[in-house]
Amino acid sequence: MKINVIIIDKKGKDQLYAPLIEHYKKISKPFAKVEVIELFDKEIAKAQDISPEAAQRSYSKALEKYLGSGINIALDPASKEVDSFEFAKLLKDSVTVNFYIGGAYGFERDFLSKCNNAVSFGKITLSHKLVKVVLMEQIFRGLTINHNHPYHK
Ligand SMILES: C[S@@+](CC[C@H](N)C(=O)[O-])C[C@H]1O[C@@H](n2cnc3c(N)ncnc32)[C@H](O)[C@@H]1O
Repeated sequence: MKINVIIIDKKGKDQLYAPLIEHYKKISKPFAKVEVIELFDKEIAKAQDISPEAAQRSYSKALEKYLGSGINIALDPASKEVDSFEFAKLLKDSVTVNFYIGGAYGFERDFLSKCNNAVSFGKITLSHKLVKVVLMEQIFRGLTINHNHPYHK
């Protein structure tokens, strides 16, 4: 199984979160190959200086090329809240799952409508970097639930 975490963020390993990301990638390996894909370019930087709408459009443009294969799930605070067991079900029976984390201005409605699903980790707004860490832990938790591994107990 392949799981892609696709995020609007500058490339590069930050000291704070990178060790945790690597940790969850490593412990998930027996169940799935988890890859993090960071997307950021001059167009996004410029659009963020213009308006929230322009920023969202630039995120959609960068992210849409990944929608073609697999199941696509956006992380969106305003969408349906799921518990870890519901989240685990999203990973079941799929060869490829793509998760999307937006930039500072969130997603366009149009991008959300092109995804198979959109889920929330609660009503609070988390930074995209923190969402990435929480998502990595929930992916590992979900995989252990689906494989009846004791971690999730
Ligand atoms: C700084 S937040 C964007 C905030 C923006 N106002 C919005 O409503 O989406 C950046 C990204 O982190 C993710 N995110 C933040 N909080 C979240 C939550 N509680 N549940 C799910 N995703 C969240 C989303 O992918 C969001 O696009």
